[in-house]
Amino acid sequence: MMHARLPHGGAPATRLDTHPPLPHLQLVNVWKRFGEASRQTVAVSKVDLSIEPGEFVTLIGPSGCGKSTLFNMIAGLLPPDPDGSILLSGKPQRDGELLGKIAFMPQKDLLFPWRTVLDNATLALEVEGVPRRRAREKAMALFPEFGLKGFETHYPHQLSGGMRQRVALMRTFLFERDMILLDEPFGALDALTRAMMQRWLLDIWARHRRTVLFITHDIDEAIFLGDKVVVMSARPGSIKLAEPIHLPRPRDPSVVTTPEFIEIKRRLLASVEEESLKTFGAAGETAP
Ligand SMILES: Nc1ncnc2c1ncn2[C@@H]1O[C@H](COP(=O)(O)OP(=O)(O)OP(=O)(O)O)[C@@H](O)[C@H]1O
Repeated sequence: MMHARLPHGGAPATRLDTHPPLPHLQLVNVWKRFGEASRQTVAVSKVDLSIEPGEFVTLIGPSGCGKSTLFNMIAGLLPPDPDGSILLSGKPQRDGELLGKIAFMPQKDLLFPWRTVLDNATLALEVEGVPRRRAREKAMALFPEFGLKGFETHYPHQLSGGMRQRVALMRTFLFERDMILLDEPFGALDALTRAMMQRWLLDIWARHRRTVLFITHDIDEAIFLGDKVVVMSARPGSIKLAEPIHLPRPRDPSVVTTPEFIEIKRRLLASVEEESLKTFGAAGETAP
C-alpha cells in the first residue's frame, strides 16, 4: 500500500513513502506451560515468529518440542500464557478471539466414515451456517482442482491415503480463511504419493495464495515447500533458526539435487540433529 505523506506545512510530499504490509501473523514472546509449579511442563518458551501475507512457512523440530502446542495456540484452540501475545495483521488477539479466524488441518484427517466425500468436504461450511446447497456448490467447484472429480458420493474408506488427505485439505481450503495451518498433512503417505502431493499443494497455493504454516518432520519437504524454514529447539520449544529459502518458484522436483538445496539441507540437518540429540539424551536420563 502506498501512502503520500504531507509535511507539516501541508505542501505535497516530494516523494512517496512505502509502508511494508503488516505481518499476517506475529508471535511475540509466546509461552505455554502445563501443570502447576514443581510438576510443570514448559512446552513452548519465548517464541518470536513473524509470517508475511502469502508466505509459505514450514516448521520443523524434534518430536515433543511443542509444535502441536504452538499450532493449537495459533488456531485459537489453546490460550497462550499471559507473558506474550499473538497478533493477526497487527492486531493483538485476546483470549478466544483467534478461534475461527484461521483454517487448520490437524494431523489426523478426521473424515467422518458415515459421510460421503462431498458431505465431509462441506462440514466446516455447514458448521459456519452456510446453507447446505450453497456449501455443496462451493465444494463441487473445487473437486476437479483437488483431483476428486467423480468421487463426490464415495465414502472415506473407498479412497486411497492421498485422496483422503486431499478431501481434508479441500475442507480446509473451503473454510475460506487467509491463513491455513497444516500439521504434518503428508506424514502417513508413502514417498511417491507424498512427492506428488507436495507438488500439487504448491500448485494449489500458487493459485489460491493463502498464508500457510506447515508442520513437518521431513527436512526435504520443509525446504522444497517453504519460503522460510523455521527450526524449533528441543522442549521447551523456542525458535532456533529461521532460514529463508530463495530457491526459485515454481519448483521442479529436481531442485532437491542442486548444490543450493544440498547446502541448505546440510545446515538445517545439523541444526535439527543437535536438537534431536538433546531430546534423545533427556529421554535416556529418565529411563529406568
Ligand atoms: N495438555 C497437556 N498437558 C500436559 N502436557 C502437555 C499437554 N499437551 C502437550 N503437553 C506436553 O508438551 C510437550 C510438547 O507437546 P507437543 O504435542 O506440542 O509436541 P510436538 O512437537 O507436536 O510433538 P510430535 O512431533 O511428537 O507431534 C510434550 O512434552 C507434551 O507431553
